[in-house]
Amino acid sequence: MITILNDNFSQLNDFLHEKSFSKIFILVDENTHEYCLPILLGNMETDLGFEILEIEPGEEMKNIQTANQLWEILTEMQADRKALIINLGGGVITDMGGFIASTYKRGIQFINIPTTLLSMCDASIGGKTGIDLMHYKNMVGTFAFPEQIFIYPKFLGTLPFKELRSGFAEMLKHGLIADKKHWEQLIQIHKLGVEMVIPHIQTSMNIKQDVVEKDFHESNIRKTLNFGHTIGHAVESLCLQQGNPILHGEAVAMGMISEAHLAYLENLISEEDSKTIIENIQRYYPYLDISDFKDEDITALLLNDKKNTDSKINFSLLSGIGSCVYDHQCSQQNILASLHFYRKLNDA
Ligand SMILES: NC(=O)c1ccc[n+]([C@@H]2O[C@H](COP(=O)([O-])OP(=O)(O)OC[C@H]3O[C@@H](n4cnc5c(N)ncnc54)[C@H](O)[C@@H]3O)[C@@H](O)[C@H]2O)c1
Ligand SMILES: O=C(O)C(=O)C[C@@H](O)[C@H](O)[C@H](O)COP(=O)(O)O
Ligand SMILES: [Zn+2]
Repeated sequence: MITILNDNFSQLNDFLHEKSFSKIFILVDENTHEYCLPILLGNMETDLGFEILEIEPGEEMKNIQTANQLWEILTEMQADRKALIINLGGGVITDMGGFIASTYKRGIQFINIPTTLLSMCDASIGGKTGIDLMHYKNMVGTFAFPEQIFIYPKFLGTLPFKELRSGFAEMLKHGLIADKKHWEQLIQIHKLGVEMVIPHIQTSMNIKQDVVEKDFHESNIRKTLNFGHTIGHAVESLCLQQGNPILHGEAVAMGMISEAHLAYLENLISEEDSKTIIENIQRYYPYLDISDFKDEDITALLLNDKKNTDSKINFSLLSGIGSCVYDHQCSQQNILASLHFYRKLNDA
């Protein structure tokens, strides 16, 4: 269940009173410790003891070493099966915290309190948890629902602009795959800012929630949420491997541009629609230089995408603005042409 918190966090307090947890562990990173934890602790009313688990910020932390440290700390602190983990942070915290909670002692309860735009609209919802393996994104994880998701949009007040823009990419994705009106409202925003995006959070969350309710384990329609991620994840992984990580939403924006062109090459959308999509995404995101990455390196990662079957790359591609197909296999020639197209955008 998703709840928009009021200013005294009464719904969170009701939840904590109604349930009988043994102890609370609050997972934060350095930034959410500084900016969000004081707000949470200032409003949280509970007789239960709590411990703070802190990690460094960033995608580089979303790995087995960090998971191992967290499992060890939970063990040393004798967290039992009635302990609750509160994930207070962005997608790294909700992915990682959900993963350690859903595996520790074969699963303890957790709630998500997302603090980035990306985690409010996307990562905290839907129960995909996980960590990266080597530089491959989200290769190890679980499907595990949080007990509750509590949204407090005012957390966005301290979020850096680049992070806000990163989350906006997933909102654009939600419009593109499922709701043309949402897309059209989002692209009315000329200057991205917290006040401009807050009115659209609920719609974006609902789109994600609706898709997940139809297909939790990603057997069919949930794959549409992966639009832009087949190429986007490959590029994000290569940047991570180089020790030069980019933000997830930046990779998704790049992926959506290439994959919009790919949809046109595969005759799924008109040239006009592909241009509209690409030009609008370009208004928000600076060009991402992928000139260092060879086609073979990108293709090798595409071949390990989680949506693949029988060694075939399955894309989720737009079939219009507001609709998306999945399990679409493209010609190798068109895949390479879509990457070439992206590289050439820098010359235009
Ligand atoms: N499970 C899913 O369905 C899903 C969906 C989308 C993305 N993801 C994953 O989410 C991750 C990206 O999430 P993200 O963009 O939230 O990144 P993030 O968790 O790294 O947070 C971004 C940055 O903002 C800081 N921050 C967070 N909240 C803040 C606040 N209120 N004020 C100031 N600083 C704040 C963090 O410390 C971090 O430096 C990726 O690993 C991606 O793969 C998962
Ligand atoms: O919830 C989903 O399903 C998504 O695909 C949402 C994506 O935005 C998100 O990045 C997700 O973590 C990607 O999942 P993966 O299975 O491709 O790792
Ligand atoms: Zn994503």
